[in-house]
Amino acid sequence: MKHFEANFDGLVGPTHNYAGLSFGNVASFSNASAVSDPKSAAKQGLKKAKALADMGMVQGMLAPQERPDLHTLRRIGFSGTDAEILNKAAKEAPALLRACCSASSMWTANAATVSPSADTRDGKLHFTPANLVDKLHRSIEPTTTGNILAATFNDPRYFSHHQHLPEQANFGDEGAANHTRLCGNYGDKGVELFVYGQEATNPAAPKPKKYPARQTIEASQAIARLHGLSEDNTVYISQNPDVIDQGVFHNDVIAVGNQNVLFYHQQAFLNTQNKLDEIQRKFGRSDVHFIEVPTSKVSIQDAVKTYLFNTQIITLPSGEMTIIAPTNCQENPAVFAYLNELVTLGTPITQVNYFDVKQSMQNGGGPACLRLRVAMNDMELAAVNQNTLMNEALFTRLNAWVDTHYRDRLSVDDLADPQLLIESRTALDELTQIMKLGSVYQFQK
Ligand SMILES: N=C(N)NCCC[C@H](NC(=O)CCC(=O)O)C(=O)O
Repeated sequence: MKHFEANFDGLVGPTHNYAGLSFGNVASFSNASAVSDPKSAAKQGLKKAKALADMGMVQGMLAPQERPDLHTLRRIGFSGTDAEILNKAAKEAPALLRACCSASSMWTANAATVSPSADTRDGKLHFTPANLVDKLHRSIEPTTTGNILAATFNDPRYFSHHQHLPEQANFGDEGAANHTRLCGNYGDKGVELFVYGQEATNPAAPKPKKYPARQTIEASQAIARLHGLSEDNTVYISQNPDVIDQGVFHNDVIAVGNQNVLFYHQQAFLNTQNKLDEIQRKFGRSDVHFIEVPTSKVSIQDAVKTYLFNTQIITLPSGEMTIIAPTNCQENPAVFAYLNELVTLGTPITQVNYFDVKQSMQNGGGPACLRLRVAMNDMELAAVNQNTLMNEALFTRLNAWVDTHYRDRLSVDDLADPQLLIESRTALDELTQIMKLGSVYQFQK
């Protein structure tokens, strides 16, 4: 049986816009009210996904969410026809309308936490959608995320889907953005690393002062229980609160792992050496590579600006590892010099491939934010909804679909346009047919 890591990228939705919704995410705040280009955003994402498929990787796509979210607007008291609701919300509560229009589900690293069957007690692949309670616009994602994941991984013999955690700050959960897994071969039992920003029930524990810590240890522990992980294959690591206060709102902005490689910034964690020792002990192999990037080579500010750590480290069919980096890393001399040096250090990483995902980057989402990793075997892959898997035909079809339905210019003022709602629903209805997802959206029920 073959084992590998598949990446499921979020398809950028038709309402992709810059609304400045994420306090603590520097790019989101600094691009607030810029004009977006949803068509280019979707195409940039598709191009990256197709390139990985062309490299021989298993690559899937996850459908976007229904936005504007009329269901939430009704739930919070707006009434009338769809057009009346949009109009009233735009006048009376523009911030709420913006939250209900975000295409933020594109960052599927936040869709869920995934534990592969090699790690779980019952030998199934487990998914728990993230509740994303720290941000209003993201807290309305988990139910539909669960529907989309269930329609994509739709065979209960192999896949176990859990409900998202209770929607309360003690259980703040941001999914795979704060989770990584080290392993030998993908089918071996791995070590799952859960990185958290605060301990909700321990006020004495370190936490950031300026920006929110979006992930709690209580949430991480709950996920490990739900997924049936054992203590000897889980490690909980505290994020360094000082870097959260400098814009590192998720661990995947400062660290990324793949197989026997952990690539992280010197300032990423608290008690770093103890934690590395624990990982080494639980990993049980001597060939683990801890690649620590010192502040003297890359500052936190440069890491946040370029997303050096929001790169994907993938293992190619040849066994070599390559980094999938945003072009922003090429444009920063310190980071570019570091990446050029990295491939000469004798670690498993031997190449870097750059992709332009600037439409997403301007909202704080790099290549790694755009993907959900699912380590699996070929039997599990055969049980996945095959219409979600990237290939020449799906790439052509989705590009044509984007060309038909997406705008190339969207400002925050356009969000109340009833025509945008119609365009978005028409597009998503067609998408559920292309990807054979069934009725995953409220407007289809
Ligand atoms: N690092 C990972 N895994 N994901 C990145 C998520 C970016 C997202 N940005 C936003 O939601 C901005 C939306 C706006 O401002 O319009 C967020 O902060 O949750």
